[in-house]
Order: sequence, then C-alpha cells, then structure tokens
Amino acid sequence: MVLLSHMQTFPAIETEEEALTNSMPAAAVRRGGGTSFFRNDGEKLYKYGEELTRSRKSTLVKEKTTLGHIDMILGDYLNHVLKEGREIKVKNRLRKLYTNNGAQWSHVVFEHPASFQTLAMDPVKKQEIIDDLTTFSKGEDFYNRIGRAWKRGYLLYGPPGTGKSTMIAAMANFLGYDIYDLELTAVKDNTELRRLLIETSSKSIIVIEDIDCSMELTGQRKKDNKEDEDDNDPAKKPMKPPENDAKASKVTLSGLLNFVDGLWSACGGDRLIVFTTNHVEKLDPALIRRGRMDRHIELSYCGFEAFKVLARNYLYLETHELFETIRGLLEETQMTPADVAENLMPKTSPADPEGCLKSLIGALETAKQEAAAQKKSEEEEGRKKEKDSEMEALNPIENGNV
Ligand SMILES: Nc1ncnc2c1ncn2[C@@H]1O[C@H](COP(=O)(O)OP(=O)(O)OP(=O)(O)O)[C@@H](O)[C@H]1O
Repeated sequence: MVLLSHMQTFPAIETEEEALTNSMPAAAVRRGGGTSFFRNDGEKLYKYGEELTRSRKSTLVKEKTTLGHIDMILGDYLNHVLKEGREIKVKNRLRKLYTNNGAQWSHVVFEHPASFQTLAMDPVKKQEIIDDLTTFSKGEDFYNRIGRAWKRGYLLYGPPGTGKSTMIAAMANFLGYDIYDLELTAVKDNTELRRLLIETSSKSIIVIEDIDCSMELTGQRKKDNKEDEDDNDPAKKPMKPPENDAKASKVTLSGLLNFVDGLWSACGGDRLIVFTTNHVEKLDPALIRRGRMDRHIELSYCGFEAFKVLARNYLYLETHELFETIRGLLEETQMTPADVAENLMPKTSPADPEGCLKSLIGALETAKQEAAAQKKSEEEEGRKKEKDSEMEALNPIENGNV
C-alpha cells in the first residue's frame, strides 16, 4: 500500500508504450480503472514483477538508465523516506502518560513542558545524555546487527528535588516517546507485571520511580532475613507493599529482572526503562548492573552551571554582578536545583531579577550557617560518645560491665 502510493509520484502516463519508452526508471500507467507499474533498468523491462518479452523490449527501450538508480529509489531511499516519515509522525503525535491501576493501564495526554534546554545540570553531562539518547533512538539497525533487543536502561539517582522526574519528562519530549509510569506496589504478582509490560507500545519510556521504596532489596534486609532459603534469596523477595495494604504485592526481583532482561526482546520496538532512586546504595547490585541499567546518572546539588540555566529560564539573566557571590556560596553549601528555582521564581510583577538573586543569596547563607551548626553539633555528639566509652572502659564495675 505504502509502496503504491510512493510509486504514484513517478510520472503517470496514458499508455504502456509511453511508460516503456520513457527514460524514467519507473512509471505508472493508469488504464481501465487500474494502475500498472513499469520498471526500466536499462537492460530489461519489467511490468512490475513480470519480465516483458524480448521483442517488445528491443522495440520499446529507447534510452538506457542505470540499474543503480532504480535500486536506490526502490530500496535504500524508499526505506529511508518511510523511516523518516515514521519518525516525524512519532514526533508530531500527542504523547501519552500511562499509569497503572493494578493490572490496567489508563492514560492522559502528556503535556509536560520540560526540555533539556530548561534542565539545570552540568552542560557536558547533559550533552552526553542527549547524544546517548539520539544514538539509541536511531539504533535499530545496530541493535539488529548485534542481536540485542532495542532497549536501554537508565538509573537516575540523587537527593529529592534534583530533577530526576524533570529529566524523564525532558527525555520523553526530546525523543517524542510515551511514558508508562509503573507503580510496582499496585501490581499483584509477576504474571500481572508481565501482562502490563507486554502491553506497552514501542517508542516509550517505562518508568519505575523510587525503586528502593517499591522493593525489599536492601543489603540490610537481606542480612536480617535468615529464616529460610527463599528469604535469603533477594530475587524471590516480594515488592514492598503500600503501608497498611492487606493485598501485598507478590512481584519479585527475579520477576522484574526477567522482564528487564528477556521479555522486551519479544515485544519488538525501542523502549527505555528508567529507574529513579534517592538511595542508590540500597539497591541490589543485580538490578542495576550494566546491561540492565546501562547508564547511571547522578543528579546532584545545584552547581554554578546549573544555576546559570535556572537564572536564564526564570529571570532572563545571562550574567549579573551578584553571580560571583552566588558561585562562591554554591561551592560552600548544598542546595537542590528545586530550592534554587524556588528562590529565583519571580514574586512580583514586573519581575525583580536582582531581588530574586538577593533572596537566593540569603537562602544560601542561611543553608550554610545551618550546615555549619549541624556539623558542630555532630562533632560534639561524637566527642561525647567517645568520652562515655572511655569512662565505661575505666570503670567497668561501676558501670555494671563485670
Ligand atoms: N535540574 C533541574 N532543572 C530544572 N528544574 C529543576 C531541576 N531539579 C529540580 N527542578 C525543579 O524542582 C521541581 C522538583 O524536581 P523533580 O520532581 O524533578 O525532582 P526529583 O529529583 O524527581 O525529586 P524526588 O526525588 O522528590 O521525586 C521541578 O518541578 C523543577 O521545577
């Protein structure tokens, strides 16, 4: 069907003879309500698929065309046009945000305005991510050639408010993909998980946010559970159920790993899977090893480069004399991009950029003082503990330790 519509862009002429004597490599003849297609490769004539008789060829072929042209048009070029067409269609369609209610997906139109341009982070790191995503999204032939499923795993980690969710939205907008926001604790068991995942479409990002809160996977829990063999096998541990929920999820780590590793291969199409966590150290290494989560991206406290992106977004400021003060404070204290953004948010109309910068400086100075006070109290606490244990060692009888 697609091929026919493409062929009709070749000259449509009245008679077969005209088509065959035409120097064009291909032509369409409309006659008797139907359309016939002809190829003229310079050596042979074909009525689409069928070779014409030698006598007709010799009388009808007047001009030679090269075989290369026709193959280029009907082969690589046509494939390229179709591929580009599909990509444009994907980019222009309304994107969807799916969420699961148990075993059912429901969706709304996804209209998050985040983009890589507005995402505040180190520009070098940002460009690396953009390049990686671009390579992935154009990598169908590559993945076919190396015999791997066309998928890629991203682990985004860092403190709350550093832009993990914002980055997922920026990725979806950049690639033109749908998002499937998978709430694992609402999934009953591995079978239900499999069904949900098979239903996801290609060109999508499957997101599991706060994965450490969804699963019983921490090293501590592994050590604590020694009752039986199954309890010691993290792969068989169930997801953490929502608090006070009688219907505990029976999805296991192995169920999730099977999906990440295997099932996508059968689904076809390109998919990204993204896990987010505030506590990367709590995750089972099996879950995040390379090959499963191919890229580990840390989103961290706001640096000066990230601040400049926010100042441009929020205040249209490229530079200002207060920037140097802010640079120094950002080096001395830790503030999330979310908190920096909140201080830069104009609170008057018209906006007062200098007032916003001063408000940020005030907040950074407060954060610095609080951090110093916290450090001091922790040091005092440490010294006190040390002193107590020294006293205990010196007076074992008095302390009841004999
Ligand atoms: N790197 C960033 N660039 C631009 N805006 C950011 C960034 N980080 C945070 N923000 C702002 O802060 C808000 C909260 O950020 P976001 O939800 O993406 O953080 P998060 O890391 O996913 O937090 P959590 O771990 O709590 O889910 C966003 O709506 C956005 O406005």
